[in-house]
Amino acid sequence: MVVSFLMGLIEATKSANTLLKNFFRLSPAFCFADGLASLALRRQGMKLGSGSDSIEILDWNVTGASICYLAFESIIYFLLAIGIEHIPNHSLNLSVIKEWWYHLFLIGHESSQSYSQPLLGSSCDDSLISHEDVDVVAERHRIVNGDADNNIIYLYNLRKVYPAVGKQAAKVAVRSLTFGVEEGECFGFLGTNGAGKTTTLSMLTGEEYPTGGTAYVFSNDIKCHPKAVRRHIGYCPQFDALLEFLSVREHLELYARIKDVPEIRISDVVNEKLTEFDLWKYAENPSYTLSGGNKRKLSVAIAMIGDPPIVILDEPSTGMDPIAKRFMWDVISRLSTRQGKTAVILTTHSMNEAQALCTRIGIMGAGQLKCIGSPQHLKTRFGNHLELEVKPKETRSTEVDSLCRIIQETLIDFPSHTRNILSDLEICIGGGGIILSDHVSEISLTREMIPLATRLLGKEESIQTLLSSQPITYGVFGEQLSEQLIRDGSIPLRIFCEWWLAKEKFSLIDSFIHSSFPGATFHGCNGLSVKYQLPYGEGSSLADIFGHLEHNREELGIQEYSISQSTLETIFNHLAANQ
Ligand SMILES: Nc1ncnc2c1ncn2[C@@H]1O[C@H](COP(=O)(O)OP(=O)(O)OP(=O)(O)O)[C@@H](O)[C@H]1O
Repeated sequence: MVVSFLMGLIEATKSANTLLKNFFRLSPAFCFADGLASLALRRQGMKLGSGSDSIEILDWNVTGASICYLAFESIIYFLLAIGIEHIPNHSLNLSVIKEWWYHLFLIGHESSQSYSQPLLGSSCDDSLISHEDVDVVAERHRIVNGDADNNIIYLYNLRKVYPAVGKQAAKVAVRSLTFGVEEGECFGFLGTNGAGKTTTLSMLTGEEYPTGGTAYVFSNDIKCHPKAVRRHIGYCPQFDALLEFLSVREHLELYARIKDVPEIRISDVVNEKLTEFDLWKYAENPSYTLSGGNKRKLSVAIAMIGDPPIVILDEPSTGMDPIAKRFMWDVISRLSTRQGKTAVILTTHSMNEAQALCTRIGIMGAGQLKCIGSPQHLKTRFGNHLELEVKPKETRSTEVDSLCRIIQETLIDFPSHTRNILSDLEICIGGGGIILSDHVSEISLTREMIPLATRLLGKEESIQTLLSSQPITYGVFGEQLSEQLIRDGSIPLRIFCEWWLAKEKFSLIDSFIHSSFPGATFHGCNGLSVKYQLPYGEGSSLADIFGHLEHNREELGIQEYSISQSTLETIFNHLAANQ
């Protein structure tokens, strides 16, 4: 405006300004300011009309042009605003415009293809399907065959490709996703980081536009009727989308109005949510003052306000302490069981949370469903091993005493025993040439004496790990012993004997497990018990395993043992590792 004003005052630029004004006037703000400026100039007698000294206010060169442009623009811009509001912004990208062009002008007849034939309209990648798990294929068939009519959400070959940006190649975030969720179901949508969960949820809520396939929410296509879809969905995004200066109450009131809760009920609904989420204490606090956990609570409360029939929760319990987490679990489980009407889609990285809340789980990997089914079904299908934990009986002190005595006596009587070892021993027991059995607890074995002692016990090779300070197979106790040997240069004889006897028990159990259950793998030892994974499937039954262990229990010196099925976590890790 300033530039145009100055150009209008300078004789040499006047004509250029007149031309440029036609473009400047596309801005309503310019028209308004130019009209006012022209009026002011006219008052000062500085404005000349076309051929007349006393020009009219509405003359084209005073306010006429500005008024005409403003009138015209008010209509155009109004229509444009309505158009933008109704054409989703994704529709304006280059590829979509190209697609329209192609359909309208090149194969016009294909543009008549409508979404009333939803499951025929989108293609899917056959090579992907051939690698899919049988449950995932069964779910795909259920949707395609129309057996999912009672499902309030179903996805069909949903696909999202993020376009290449600069040097970054295009990213296929979601590939051919097909599944349905029914009323009253809490569907756990699990997957590793970057598996495509958030992208899928963003497409369901209309934040992202699918590249291929589609999804239906109460029979509304997310591509054609995103607004109708949104009316059915309450969404708690992964990152809290809160307005920092609005209080908790104001947030709830705002979203209650957005979700068309009747004005008369807003106060009750807000109070209900404050109670349900235990947020009364913070009701009047601006959201930026809330802790991370309370922000999550507020985000979930916002998603649930207005009782939407579908609630999508993207990692709702992130950043919550264990008590708040339990509280949130109660709220979510109440929600999905509420008259069996609400469908919940929950993404989480907590297997406990999925196990506690979800009636069905789908695990994603690299944009695809790797498996789908109830938690128990997944455990039965993919839990192809059992976790066995065995705790040997504690070593009795009489056993330790007698071993100490054997070592002590043998070391003294051993013919090749060198003088310097004997003197080591004397130093350890504090002088005196005779080692008395009463002093057993005071004897220490030096590094040189240990191989000698173990040779006498008949298993010299098993001591190598202790001496070579390598990680010890028989657990924490062995590691501590090894450390002590490095630090002090000797180990008390009694401690050595306790370790030796425990090691013997563990190695007896170890060889029994490996010979009885081929394919068993060692999964760690905590010094008191040892864990194994046993293959479990056809040809083996729990009864056989229990029977075999029970039969040999006394002989092996097993105090107690437990057998458990694989957890969801081990299944998840297994599927993630095989991506
Ligand atoms: N706007 C984007 N542009 C390009 N790539 C993206 C975009 N958003 C996500 N991606 C990529 O798409 C893939 C899927 O991302 P998404 O956020 O859906 O994963 P996620 O399963 O939700 O992961 P997380 O558990 O970490 O939240 C990732 O590889 C990610 O890098």
